[in-house]
Amino acid sequence: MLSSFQGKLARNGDERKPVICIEGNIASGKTTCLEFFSKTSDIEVLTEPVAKWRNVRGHNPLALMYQDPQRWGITLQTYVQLTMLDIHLSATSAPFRMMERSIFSAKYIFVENLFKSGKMPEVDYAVLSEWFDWITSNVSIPVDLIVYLQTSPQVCHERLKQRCREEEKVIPLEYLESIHQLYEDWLIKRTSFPLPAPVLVIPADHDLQKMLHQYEENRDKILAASQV
Ligand SMILES: Nc1ncnc2c1ncn2[C@@H]1O[C@H](COP(=O)(O)OP(=O)(O)O)[C@@H](O)[C@H]1O
Ligand SMILES: Cc1cn([C@H]2C[C@H](O)[C@@H](COP(=O)(O)O)O2)c(=O)[nH]c1=O
Repeated sequence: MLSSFQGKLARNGDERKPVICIEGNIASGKTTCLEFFSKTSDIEVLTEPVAKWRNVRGHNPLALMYQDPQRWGITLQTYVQLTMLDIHLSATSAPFRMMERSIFSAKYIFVENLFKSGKMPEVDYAVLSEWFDWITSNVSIPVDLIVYLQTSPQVCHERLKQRCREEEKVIPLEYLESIHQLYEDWLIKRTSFPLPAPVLVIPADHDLQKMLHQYEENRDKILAASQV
């Protein structure tokens, strides 16, 4: 249920809890990072709803987008925007909430990539942008900290091949390079789009053991920095 808070629609009745978004390229290790933090009782972890993107009423918009982005990019991205908004607005019980990506990266990274690479018609980009602008102007979507898992596209390509998600078998290294560049422009150079929150960068090319060690080392910093 939504109510009005400071002129924007907001979730009704909930105490405001710190929100941490884990951002990074495809197969950078976001889910693995969330799995690590899910073992902590005071953090509620919300993974990306990829299962929904692979099956909406028997259709697979993720696969369709990779097969024909010109035709199906808007279909997938409209649904991603809706499902991300739904997660941002969902109720929280734990003191902290950690979510995989955000409505912001869906727009600033993936929609932008489709448009910039000439794979999304201008009219589709305009309609998605109108929706995004309306949502972010009228709905309260607080984010308190972005944790950026900074990887090289080559490492992500290796991990992606190892994960072997059927829809993603067509992804070339160049696609991951474009996504990487958009992330760097947004979160490191800060030249493309507004930041919804401060950014903590964690280098994430390392092996799993070192990554888990880094997460443990950064735990207190992450929770402290996200406190509103
Ligand atoms: N530090 C790491 N070193 C090697 N492989 C990793 C590492 N982190 C994750 N992986 C593996 O890489 C693949 C992608 O990781 P995942 O956490 O699913 O990434 P994301 O959620 O960012 O797409 C998975 O097969 C996972 O087991
Ligand atoms: C947010 C978002 C994601 N996608 C695609 C990119 C990947 O193929 C999957 C997500 O997988 P990851 O391992 O969690 O990175 O979904 C997309 O096409 N558009 C989007 O906005």
